[in-house]
Amino acid sequence: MKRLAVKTLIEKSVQDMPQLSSSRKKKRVGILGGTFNPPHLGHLIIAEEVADQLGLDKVLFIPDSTPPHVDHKAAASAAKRKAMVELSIAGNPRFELNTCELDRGGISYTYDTLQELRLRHPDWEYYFIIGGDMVAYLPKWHKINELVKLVHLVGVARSGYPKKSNYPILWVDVPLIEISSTDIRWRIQHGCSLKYLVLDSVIDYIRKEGLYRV
Ligand SMILES: Nc1ncnc2c1ncn2[C@@H]1O[C@H](COP(=O)(O)OP(=O)(O)OP(=O)(O)O)[C@@H](O)[C@H]1O
Ligand SMILES: O=C(O)c1ccc[n+]([C@@H]2O[C@H](COP(=O)([O-])O)[C@@H](O)[C@H]2O)c1
Repeated sequence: MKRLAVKTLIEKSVQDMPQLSSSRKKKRVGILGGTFNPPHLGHLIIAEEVADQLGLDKVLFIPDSTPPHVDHKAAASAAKRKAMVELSIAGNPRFELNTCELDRGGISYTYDTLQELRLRHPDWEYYFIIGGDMVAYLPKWHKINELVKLVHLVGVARSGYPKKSNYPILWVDVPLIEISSTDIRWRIQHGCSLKYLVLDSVIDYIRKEGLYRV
């Protein structure tokens, strides 16, 4: 979708959700929540592209504590995932680490995170970025019907997943990026290169800490 079409869509989506203010003075804040196990260039590219196309003031990277509906056993520790996110976003003034889910602990429901953020920053307008693989699970999300009143859901296509949902999703056109944390972990276990898939600083960190070797 071209930039102008996205702009029109977003203004319409704001009008359709009166509970979200349409004031242009509000800060537009993107959120990329994830396990980041590990963070890869796919995360950075989609966050930058969405920020650019939607004119976001910043994007919060929010590593989860315990992700809902996912087997977390193979995950690096919270401290290490946080450290890798910090390395990944370093140098991008629009990107910010937010540790509210790690600080809260327990299962990281997005609804709870949005309630917390809105309490702290009632004047921000929130855009929650999700990859196409997550969209099919939205009906199972905690308090999803209330959540969609608090945020704009921004969808980014992921290969093999349809761009379809009964929920209001603003699809942003980003080049399909076939990088996943699952593939990165597989590569580490099979001695394959991570170059151009993960930032060099994160590759160094993974090596230094001996992460994801079985
Ligand atoms: N290459 C990608 N293209 C589009 N969206 C992505 C991509 N990689 C991750 N995302 C999205 O970023 C968010 C956080 O992703 P997450 O940290 O779970 O990474 P992942 O690569 O999906 O991990 P895993 O392979 O372990 O499931 C999710 O909404 C996910 O759909
Ligand atoms: O709130 C929920 O019920 C919910 C269910 C599944 C995923 N999420 C959030 O969606 C984001 C991406 O999830 P994941 O599993 O791909 O890392 C992350 O921030 C999760 O907390 C949230």
